[in-house]
Amino acid sequence: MLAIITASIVVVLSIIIYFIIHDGLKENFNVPGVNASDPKMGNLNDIRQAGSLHEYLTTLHKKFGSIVSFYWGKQRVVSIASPEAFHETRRLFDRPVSLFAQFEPLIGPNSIQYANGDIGQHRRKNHYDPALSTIALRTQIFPIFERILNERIVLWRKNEEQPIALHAEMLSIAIESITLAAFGISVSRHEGKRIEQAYNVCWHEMELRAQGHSIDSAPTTEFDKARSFLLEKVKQIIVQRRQRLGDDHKCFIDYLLDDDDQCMISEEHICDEVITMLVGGFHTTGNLLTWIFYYLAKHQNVQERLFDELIKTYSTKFPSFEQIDQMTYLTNIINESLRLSVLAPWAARVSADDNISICGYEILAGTPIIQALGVVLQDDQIWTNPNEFNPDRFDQVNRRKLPALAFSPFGFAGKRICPGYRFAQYEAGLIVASVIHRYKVTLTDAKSSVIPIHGLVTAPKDEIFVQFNPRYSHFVP
Ligand code: HEM
Repeated sequence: MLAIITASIVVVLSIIIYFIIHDGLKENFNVPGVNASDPKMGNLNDIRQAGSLHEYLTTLHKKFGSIVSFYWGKQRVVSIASPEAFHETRRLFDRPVSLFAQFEPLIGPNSIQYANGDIGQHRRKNHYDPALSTIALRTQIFPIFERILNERIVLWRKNEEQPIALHAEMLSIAIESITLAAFGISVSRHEGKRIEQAYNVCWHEMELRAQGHSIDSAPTTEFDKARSFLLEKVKQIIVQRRQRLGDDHKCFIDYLLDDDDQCMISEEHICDEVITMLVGGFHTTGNLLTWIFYYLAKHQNVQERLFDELIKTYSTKFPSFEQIDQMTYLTNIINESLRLSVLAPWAARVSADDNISICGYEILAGTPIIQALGVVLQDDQIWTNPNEFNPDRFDQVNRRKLPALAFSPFGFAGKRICPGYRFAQYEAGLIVASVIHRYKVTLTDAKSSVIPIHGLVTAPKDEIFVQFNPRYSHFVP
């Protein structure tokens, strides 16, 4: 009898020890950080209270250093925020799907956002990278930017000196640009506005869910309506493009349709990728342009220095693709706007199969690793007076002093940097140069200051009103 009792105790103890060890193993990285403040939500409520993940991470990293851990729901995650820590994740391609799950109802499960391993790499190589290569940009996409800008200039001329709703205007230029460049389809201003409104409804709801609001409830009716509208638009785009296939230069959607013809991808897959490209391509550049013009309007001295560079470089209607590259001050302004606005505050990676060492800690395979790009972009150990708008920090001499990866607004790891980075840079370069060449941009209320809302992309909280005042002394065709 005693033997049976002893054996039972040993079995029970072994089971308990087994679970302790295994649970212990899961938590077996002594990365400094915080415990979950709620068993189900983890620290999601704290993130919400901080205002955004970016602001939460800023506080955590200030307290704990370059590597911290916290709970995303029930899952323990780590966040890294130094060029050295970034370096240790530079080979990782895979993304932790769970951190982006809240965006799936809009972009769909087949979006590149969720594609890892060989499949993800294949899709980057065959669909995204060729459609957004330098050559595609120079020969096909840049002329599209010129065409859209031409139409806008006519409109601005008609309404000179009227206040312009900057954010709305830039988002609408960005929507027209991505639909024509990536899908070969023109949308009217009115249609562009409806796309933007539907996107806003969906995106707002998903950003809230990403911070733990109504996490288990089904999408709202408003969300469903807006998503159906976008899906309908996307289906129309696909039909229109199929009819015109071969007419034009090859654009992003044609790479997908080619694979479809060989039965390699489904219709749903194409829809998901088109929505991903539409959203990825416009809210980023629309907000970047908004921030650049806002900073230029606030810093008239920078605007005038840029104007000098522009008139020294070209006197034609638009600068050429090559002239955009030559204008270093213009490039510095774009870079500084990307930095100061923390346009895309974070990216994330996972090492699916192997543990990985970061800052001397062993991070278990499968642990989501947030790359706090925005925290590094505002780190006062790297950038002097990080809250100041100062394009000169990107001049040649200063740039050389920056640690590698300190400036990574488009991500950096595993050859999965944002595929649209050149698209964004040339679109911004051309539009900013062309506007400042013709107009002095001022805020209608010079004292106003703008509150940034940091989500997956950083947008201004309220509309910003500006005036485009013609530079009459200077004739531009
Ligand atoms: C100012 C503009 C932009 C910023 C700051 C930005 C930033 C980023 C970042 C940080 C990532 C994640 C990269 C990573 O995981 O390492 C990303 C991914 C992505 N971006 Fe952008 N982006 C911008 C513009 C664009 C544009 C113009 C497009 C399309 C034309 C685009 C399409 C995408 C796509 C499709 C992905 C996912 C790629 C993948 O999963 O492999 N982005 N972007």
